[in-house]
Amino acid sequence: MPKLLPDEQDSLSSMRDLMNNADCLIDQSQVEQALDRMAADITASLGDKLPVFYCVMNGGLITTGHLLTRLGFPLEVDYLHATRYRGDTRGGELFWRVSPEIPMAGRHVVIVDDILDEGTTLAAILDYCHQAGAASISTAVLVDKRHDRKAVAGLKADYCGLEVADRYVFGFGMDYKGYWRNAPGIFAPRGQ
Ligand SMILES: O=P(O)(O)OC[C@H]1O[C@H](OP(=O)(O)OP(=O)(O)O)[C@H](O)[C@@H]1O
Ligand code: HPA
Repeated sequence: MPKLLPDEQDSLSSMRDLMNNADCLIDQSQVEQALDRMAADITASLGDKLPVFYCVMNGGLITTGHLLTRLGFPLEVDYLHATRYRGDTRGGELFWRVSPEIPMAGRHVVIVDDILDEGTTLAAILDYCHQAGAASISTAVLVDKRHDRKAVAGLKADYCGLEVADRYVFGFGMDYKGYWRNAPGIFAPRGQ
């Protein structure tokens, strides 16, 4: 097998170190229970509405997949990609990479993402959904970060699995500099 380039080897070592030294804030079974609760609430509200679920890529990928397999009613799935962290641990300007394909007009829309942090991303997506003429708009996030820096005061998701402390977190879709979206729980670098 070809060897890694030196900078790839550095990334491999530093990402292994990161995980070896991370604090597990929420373990996999707590995440699974939170997803069960979200699925039950979503089913009760939207189970007879033929909703369209829009995954916010990339972070929303894992939450969307786990949530959708818990929903036993007819629904459609699409995605959009709006990003503002782009491999960094601090957010910048929001950049729309991909707009959704399934028209939102007249539909019951559910936006699914991994995290509501400052809320700039969710607020912009909500504006988009309103302008697109959705019949109703619901938001579902796996975690809401606890702090008072929300872009819109009091911004909350309609369905929220868990709250996390005000630390940069990774796992279950959330990345640390592009890595560890695959971690099966929610982690934070130790000391940060
Ligand atoms: O509430 P906010 O402070 O706006 O942050 C939340 C957003 O940030 C992350 O996406 P990111 O911009 O990292 O894009 P990515 O998922 O493609 O990595 C995350 O997946 C949310 O979409
Ligand atoms: O804490 C975070 N972790 C990963 N991605 C994020 N996007 C916003 N906040 C975060």
